[in-house]
Amino acid sequence: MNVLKFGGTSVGSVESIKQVIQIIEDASRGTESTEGRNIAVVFSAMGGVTNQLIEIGRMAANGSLDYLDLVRRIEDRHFNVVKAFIPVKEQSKVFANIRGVINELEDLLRGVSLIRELSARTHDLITSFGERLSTLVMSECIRSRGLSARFCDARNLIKTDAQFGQAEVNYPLTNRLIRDYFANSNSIELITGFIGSTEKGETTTLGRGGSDYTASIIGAALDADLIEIWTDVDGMMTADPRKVSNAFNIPTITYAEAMELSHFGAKVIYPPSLQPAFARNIPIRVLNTFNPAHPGTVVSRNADRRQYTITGISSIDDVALVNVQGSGMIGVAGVSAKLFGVLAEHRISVILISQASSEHSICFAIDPRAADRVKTILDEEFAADIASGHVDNITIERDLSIIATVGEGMRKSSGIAGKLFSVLGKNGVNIVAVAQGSSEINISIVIAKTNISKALNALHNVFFQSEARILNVFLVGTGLIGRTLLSQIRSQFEYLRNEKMLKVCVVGISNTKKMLLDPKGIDLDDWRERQLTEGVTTSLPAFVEKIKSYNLPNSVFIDCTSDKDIVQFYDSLLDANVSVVTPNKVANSGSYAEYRRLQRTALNRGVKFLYETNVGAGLPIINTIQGLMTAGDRFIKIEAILSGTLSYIFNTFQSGKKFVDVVREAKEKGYTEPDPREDLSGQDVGRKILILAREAGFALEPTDVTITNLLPQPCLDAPTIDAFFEQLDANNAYFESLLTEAEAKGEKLRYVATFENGKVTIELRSVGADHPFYTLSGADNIISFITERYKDRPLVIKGPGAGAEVTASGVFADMVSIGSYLG
Ligand SMILES: NC(=O)C1=CN([C@@H]2O[C@H](COP(=O)(O)OP(=O)(O)OC[C@H]3O[C@@H](n4cnc5c(N)ncnc54)[C@H](OP(=O)(O)O)[C@@H]3O)[C@@H](O)[C@H]2O)C=CC1
Ligand SMILES: N[C@@H](CC=O)C(=O)O
Ligand code: NA
Repeated sequence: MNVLKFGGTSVGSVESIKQVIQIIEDASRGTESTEGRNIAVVFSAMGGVTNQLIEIGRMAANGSLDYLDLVRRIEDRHFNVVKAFIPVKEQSKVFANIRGVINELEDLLRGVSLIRELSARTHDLITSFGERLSTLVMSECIRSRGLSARFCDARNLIKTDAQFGQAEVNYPLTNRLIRDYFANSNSIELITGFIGSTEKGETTTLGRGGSDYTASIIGAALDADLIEIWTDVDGMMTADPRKVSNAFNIPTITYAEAMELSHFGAKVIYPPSLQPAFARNIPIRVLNTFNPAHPGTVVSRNADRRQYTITGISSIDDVALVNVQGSGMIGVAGVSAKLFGVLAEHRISVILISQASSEHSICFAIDPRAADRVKTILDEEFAADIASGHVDNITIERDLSIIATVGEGMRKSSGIAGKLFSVLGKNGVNIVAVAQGSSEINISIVIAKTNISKALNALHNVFFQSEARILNVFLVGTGLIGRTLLSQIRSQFEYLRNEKMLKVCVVGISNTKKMLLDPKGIDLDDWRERQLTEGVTTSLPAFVEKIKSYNLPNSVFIDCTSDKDIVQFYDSLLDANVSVVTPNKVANSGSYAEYRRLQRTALNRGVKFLYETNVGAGLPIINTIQGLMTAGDRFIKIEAILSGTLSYIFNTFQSGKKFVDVVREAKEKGYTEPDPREDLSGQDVGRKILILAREAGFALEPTDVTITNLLPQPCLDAPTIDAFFEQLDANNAYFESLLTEAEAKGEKLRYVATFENGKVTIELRSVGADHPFYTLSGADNIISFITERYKDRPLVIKGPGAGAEVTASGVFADMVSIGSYLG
């Protein structure tokens, strides 16, 4: 015997009822793969009808006749189902049956409106009409399909006490009645959910999850093989799919897990009402009426072996936390008895409790709607303790949420709490309270409500690791480096997702003109068109505000500009747990205090501030210094060629070539700064060597850097970049003289930065063939470190130090390393 139960949405419309009838037919006749079997089917009221009946009762009790209209609407809905499924010539008989039930309801309501009183007993009787009508209509529809089916009013089977609204079942009597009724059943049994009756015959209802409860009571009494709960989702999910788009179906789950998950918000089934079935070890399958081929979720005593340590994550969006604390509570027995005793007396349900072992405070979560009442109750109960100073004032914190990670796999398995706290910490989610039952299958945390979506997504991402970790990227600057980075992300997307389990989701893109933001992610095939058509006028403060208000997990801000103003946002972004990656040197080459501040904020927040491409583009220079420093090495001297542009110029500039043309080539090849004067004036190199010295542990200020400028004054003074190029042309003789002088000595021009004895110098030198810097080619950089450990022979890094591809790939590597760190 199988018991099937269909919820309100399943019997809510003509379309859905078509599905339900098909499912019932298949179940009773058997499909190709299964044999037909006896079935009992329990129905809820048509979706929305129970609420309408409650409203109708209230209206009648208030003396308003508006209820008549609502009654008509309920009647019409049931009539419409009849019209859709039952042949015309049979309809009038069924209409009459429905009318009969509706008449009974109307008589009852007339009585209520006369006496203007709605008792709990009458309320139950009124709401019982929902299931009685839906089941009546469903029976007629099923019979008209030629199936043998019997309507059963559950009030004849389920016997309860007289606690109206939430009646207690008299199991011995109920079980006997059910078994007797089914003993001579030879057709499909169609049963009203939710309702029962007292021994005196008064109608009662079974409370929350009522129709599930009916199915469970019947299944347990008959020792059913399976109970199928047909609803409108594909079984239970690892998280609420409205909040976590990557949530997926849980194929099997234990009763205990289902209980914990549903307590914390997963509303698919209400396990307490399935207790009778659990007790008899009857499996329950949760299925989707609208997608019947999906296997759904089986709830049973033992779940299948799992790939993941946790089974699901659920949440309660809105809770209030009550805190009772005081020195007088330490070591005093009975405080909690008094506290929870008085709460129980007032029927206040406590969702979560946490008490530190110091016994100095107890906090517990409740429904925020009860918060004011709880405060009054406790102030009164503890008045004497508060007056004597044993208990401090009782405080209530609002706007909080609870997240619960649930799973049998968590039991006796270490590292789960560590992972949970670590991922929330890195994402800046503050944990207000924690509770873990000793069953170890649920860790619950209380957090600010504003962080609920971020926390759920971050946790889901880290605990269900077969899916790629998501990195949410916000990019400013779509010039040479920015757009090259986007195309690298696009071409590496699949590789990162499949091989590195990292899903890079570009959420924001901005240049000086337009900014485009889409929390669902921007497709990198047509980002440029979308930016133009859908983007809005750029405002950096607004862009940064969006990043913060989206509050997405694993957020990274990438600055691919050379803008000076943008860096003012870094600190507040890091402080909001957004990592920052940048090739822009401005932030790290300003005041030393600012440089340190960014480092500290990142460290305090557990996020990353990465800028490998500040020096030598993609060459591993900053990482190398940081590695040496971490390992305790000490820097003595740094000597380097740090400008790809100048390197290229001096490697390419020869007699017969004009200097201005070589500079133009460098710009076209993507080596120069947006304004090439930054390179030729030595400013760019100045910034780089300053950053290297700082990384090497020296607290240098920009004023400690002495730069020998290469450019004649008119070049520097030129009002535009074009005018600057004209001036370069006009000063060709000066540059040729530099070249001729070096060539005459058989030497090459090199722009060398040196850091030694706390001082930085940058100058144009001509070096001979014996010098290690002589043999550079292209836009190569070379950096030579002399340290305590690399004293006799320096550590040298050499290679292309400018260009779009190498720079963007350095930014890319920083970005990916954040993905690995956050995961
Ligand atoms: N080229 C190289 O080899 C290397 C470059 N770098 C650094 O990379 C950075 C980018 O260089 P590159 O791509 O060549 O520069 P580009 O001039 O090509 O691009 C700069 C981009 O930044 C945008 N931008 C500038 N200011 C703002 C602002 N306030 N708000 C929004 N967007 C802004 C520009 O917008 P718009 O398009 O509207 O003008 C443009 O898209 C620089 O800091 C440079 O020092 C570092 C290492 C090597
Ligand atoms: N303009 C720079 C690019 C890298 O920072 C250079 O030429 O080195
Ligand atoms: Na680098």
